[in-house]
Parts: sequence; C-alpha cells; structure tokens
Amino acid sequence: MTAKAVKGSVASAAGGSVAMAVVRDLLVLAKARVVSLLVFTGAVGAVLAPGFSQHLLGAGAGLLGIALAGGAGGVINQLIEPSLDQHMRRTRQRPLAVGRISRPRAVMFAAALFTASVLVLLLETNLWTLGFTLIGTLGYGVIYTVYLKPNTPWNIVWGGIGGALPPIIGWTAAGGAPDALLPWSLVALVSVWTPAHFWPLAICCREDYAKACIPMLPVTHGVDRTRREIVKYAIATLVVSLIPVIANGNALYAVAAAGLGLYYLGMTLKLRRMPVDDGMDRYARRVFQVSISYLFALFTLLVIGHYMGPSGIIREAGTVVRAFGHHILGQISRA
Ligand code: HEM
Ligand SMILES: CC(C)=CCC/C(C)=C/CC/C(C)=C/COP(=O)(O)OP(=O)(O)O
Repeated sequence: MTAKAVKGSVASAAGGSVAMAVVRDLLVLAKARVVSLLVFTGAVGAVLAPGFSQHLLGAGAGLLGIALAGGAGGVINQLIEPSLDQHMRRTRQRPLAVGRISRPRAVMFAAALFTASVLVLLLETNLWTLGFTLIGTLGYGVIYTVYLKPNTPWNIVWGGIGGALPPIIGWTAAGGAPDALLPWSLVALVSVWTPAHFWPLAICCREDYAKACIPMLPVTHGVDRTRREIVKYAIATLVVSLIPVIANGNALYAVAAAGLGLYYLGMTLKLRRMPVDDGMDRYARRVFQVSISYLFALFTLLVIGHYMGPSGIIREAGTVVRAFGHHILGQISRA
C-alpha cells in the first residue's frame, strides 16, 4: 500500500468514527433507549387494534411518529435543563451538558424531529393519532420539564401521563376507535407504573437532586415516605394491570400479570424494609432496572396471550381442526 493510500484509509477510518460518535450523541440527545420502550408500548397498542392487518402503513407511521416525537421531547427536555444535567453525576456527560453538541444544533435537531413526526402522522394516520402524540410530546417536553419537575414532588405522577399515551397512539394509528377500553387500560397501566419506575432511581440520585434544588419526593419527603409511595404504586400497577383482562379476556396474560405484579411488589416491599445505606441504594437501582423489564414483559405477554389464547391462534387452529374433523367424518359416513 502506498503512503497516500495509508493516509487516505486512516483519514476515512477517523471520519467514520467521528460520524459514529455524532450519531451516538444524537441518540443520547433524543433519549433513544427510553423512546424504544415508548415505541414498543405503541406497537402493542397497534397490534391489538381490530383490523390492524388492514392498517399496516398507518400503524408503521404511528410508531415512526412516536419515535420522532418522543425524540423531540427528549431533546427539548435537555435544552431546557442544561445546568441541571451538568450538576448530576448521572447526566453530566450528556452531549449538551459537556458542549459536544451546540444549542443551535440541538434546537435544529428537535425542530427536524418534531416536524417530521407531524408530517408523517398527518399524511399517513389521522387527527386522533396526531393529537395524542402532540399531547404526549408537549406533556413531557414542556408541562413536566418546565412546570412540574422544578415545582412539585408529585411531578412524575402527572408528568408520567404524557409518556403513557403511546398505546392509544398505536391503536388509533392502526384504525382502532379512540374510545375503546383496551388501549386506555394500557395508558392507565403505564401511568401508574411510571412513579413506581422512577422513584427508586430518584432515591439513588437524591443527593444530586437536592444539590440541584429539584424537589423530587425523596428530597422533600424523605426516603421512607418515598419507599411507601413506591409500594402503593406497585400495588396500583398490579391492580390496573388486570384491567386489560376484562377488555381482552386473555387468560395467559391474567396469570402472568398477577405473577409479575406480585414479584415486583415483593421487590418494593423488600426495598421498604432495608436499612438506609449503600446496599439500599444499590437495591433501589436494581428495582428501577426490573421495573423496565416488568413493563416490557407485561406488554409482550399481552400480545402473546392475545394471539395464542382463546381469541387468537389457538381458537383459529381449533376451527381448522374441527373443520378437518367434520370433513373426514363426512368422507367416512359417505364411504
Ligand atoms: C415522566 C415520566 C418518566 C420519568 C420522569 C422517567 C425517568 C427516567 C429516568 C430518570 C431514567 C434514567 C435515564 C438515564 O439515565 O438516561 C429513565 C430510564 C428509562 N425509562 Fe423512564 N421515566 C419516565 C417514563 C418512562 C416511560 C413512559 C417509559 C416507557 C414506557 C420509560 C422507559 C424507560 C427506559 C426503557 C429507561 C432505561 C433507559 C436506559 O437504559 O438508558 N420511562 N426513566
Ligand atoms: C407520546 C410521546 C411521543 C411522548 C414522549 C414522552 C417522553 C419522551 C417521555 C420520556 C420520559 C423520560 C425520558 C423521562 C426522564 O425524566 P427526566 O427528564 O426527569 O430525566 P433526566 O434527569 O434523565 O433528564
């Protein structure tokens, strides 16, 4: 290889890794990992909608809309609170906080994501889907970030509702009626799950929140009160997770929701009993991580039960087997 070729390949490798680093920063800015679970809960809403298979384009557009709008919400959140992010150990490496991405570029990125989301939803879905997505984005990006988070320890209780809307967004994008019980029972489920998801992490980060003067519940009301509230919301999540059973008649999901709910409740009860020390902080972080797997598992099992349960594939398979049986019996009796 000539010296020129070596230089060229080193330059292109460096260019490639710079591009990768920029993409990584943009994904962090758009809170891509959180948004991936938002899209998943939206996908479950879409898949459960009657007539989903006739509205595949709308459903896909709805999920893309959630991803783009959720990403815009994440960027808006970081644009609004750079000094908070700089003061918290968990967030101080974020690209805006360290200045790797400039504010004007972040504004352009948020505007591009938001505009693309509105266009996709306007062109390929309907006004319900667009309306719910706008409420979710503004609810998180503006109402939670600007008004609730810096002013009330119950910020997450109300602020969480915006992030809970994807199941109804996916449902309406796939042609479902906006007043159906099933998608709203999922919205209610994510709404009550959210405090039980976030407060364990807020316990771990309570010193940072206190230094940054953010009135999170463990700062204003202490660790004991927060642990009691986490237990209450875990109970509420368990109860609300059973409502989709009424709307969907899904036996596999009913058993799974009860089992998973009791397991998560058990973890929160253990957290409540622990002495307040480093071990409790580590366990609280584990509860936070498990909360994510819990929601993911609930939504996955709802879909599996829907298609495998009495109203799904097994029933369809039963119909085929019965029809085949009648056919064979008919042949035998004619012979
Ligand atoms: C306003 C409501 C919510 C608050 C305040 C909240 C808070 C948080 C916080 C502070 C983190 C840590 C993020 C980080 O370290 O970058 C987090 C992580 C996460 N949240 Fe939430 N959350 C909320 C709603 C939701 C919703 C509705 C979902 C999905 C349905 C969700 C899914 C996740 C996931 C998947 C992660 C892990 C991200 C990772 O691994 O980096 N959150 N949440
Ligand atoms: C329907 C739709 C498109 C909704 C979008 C809603 C959305 C993006 C919710 C995400 C929730 C979230 C990342 C909270 C983090 O809280 P925080 O901002 O207090 O956490 P931080 O300290 O990590 O910044």
